[in-house]
Amino acid sequence: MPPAAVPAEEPAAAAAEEEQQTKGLPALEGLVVGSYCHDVLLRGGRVVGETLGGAAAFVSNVLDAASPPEASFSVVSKVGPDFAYASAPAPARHPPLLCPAPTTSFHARFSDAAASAHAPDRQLRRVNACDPIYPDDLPDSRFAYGLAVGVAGEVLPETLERMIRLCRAVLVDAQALIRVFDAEGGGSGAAVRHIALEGTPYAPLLQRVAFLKASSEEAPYIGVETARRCCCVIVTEGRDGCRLYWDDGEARVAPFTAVQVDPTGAGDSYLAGFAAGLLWGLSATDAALIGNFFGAAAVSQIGVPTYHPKMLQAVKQILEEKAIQRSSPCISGNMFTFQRSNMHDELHAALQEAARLMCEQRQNDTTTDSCD
Ligand SMILES: Nc1ncnc2c1ncn2[C@@H]1O[C@H](COP(=O)(O)OP(=O)(O)OP(=O)(O)O)[C@@H](O)[C@H]1O
Ligand SMILES: O[C@H]1[C@H](O)[C@@H](O)[C@H](O)[C@@H](O)[C@H]1O
Repeated sequence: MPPAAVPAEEPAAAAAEEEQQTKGLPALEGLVVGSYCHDVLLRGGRVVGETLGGAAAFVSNVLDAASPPEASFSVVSKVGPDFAYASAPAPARHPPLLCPAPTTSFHARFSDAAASAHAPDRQLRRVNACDPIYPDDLPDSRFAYGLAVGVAGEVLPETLERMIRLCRAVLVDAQALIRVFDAEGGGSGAAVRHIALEGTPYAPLLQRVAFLKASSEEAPYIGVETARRCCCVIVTEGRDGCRLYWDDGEARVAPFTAVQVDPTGAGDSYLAGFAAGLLWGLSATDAALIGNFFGAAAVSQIGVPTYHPKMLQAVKQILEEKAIQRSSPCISGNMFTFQRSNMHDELHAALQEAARLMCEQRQNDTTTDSCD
């Protein structure tokens, strides 16, 4: 596996200098790029939920909860004047940039048919699209890591390219790269489709990316066998957990039990949990357990989840203990360790206990509505 970011071709002098300055950064500062959105959840033609959405909302929620104390991050997100979550009672905690265009918004239609673990669980339509995020919208700083987490094509290829220059390691959600939107149909929004990553302007950037995450539905569009030669590929498999593929190895990582009420944001929360695991110094396969844990937490609630303080305290304590035993610095170094460590099963068992607290919280919860 190459170092986290190896340029495909010689960048221009200024770009090379930008990239050079990310080497040897002591701080664990992160950059999250992707817009917030409005999510409307529908079942049988009835609105069953209206929530803050967008991968950046789910990601920042997990990073706020689970990053090590010395790690901080900035969010670059765009919304319009209609943004419904700018203030209390449940504001987006990291303020977005305001644009004249309306806030990106999705309608998610859940079917009544029982879904298999890998079948599409909902039909998505993009009803509004805010402005893209341009390279100049990114701060003029250097970051230890970056998360490219667009939902509506807002992370432009040139924006991803600049992220790669500013950040020592970049983690990308495939949904930011392969979504296309069919023509708006009669006011009901544009259907969301996927296209093959190969042939898009994002494809040449893959070899400068550290991790590419795709759901099992998206995986065929990224071409796992080709992509794993460029970067570590993670395929999430819903209630079955996830698999990691790197150039000369792969691993399956077990899930956690959850009572699913809304699958929205599971992949986003997974990726942020995974990044948090790397920040704590875990190997990629061990960090995937933290991803699975926060993916399971996301499906247990409608919208951006709130975490029970006892559960969070338990997770942090586990991570602090395991961090002492960690074998290599991951995001703070140049190389990643992929293989599971000898504490992997122990880590899973300890997190399973924390997941049990989460289920108990859920059972005490009086909410009865479900999108699942
Ligand atoms: N029902 C479930 N039970 C336990 N864990 C789950 C469940 N669904 C999802 N997860 C966890 O969340 C991770 C991501 O889920 P999934 O593969 O469904 O992503 P996704 O399709 O990108 O999600 P979304 O698009 O809804 O955000 C899984 O790898 C798993 O760890
Ligand atoms: O809030 C959700 C969430 O971020 C999902 O990951 C994304 O697939 C949806 O488009 C978005 O509406």
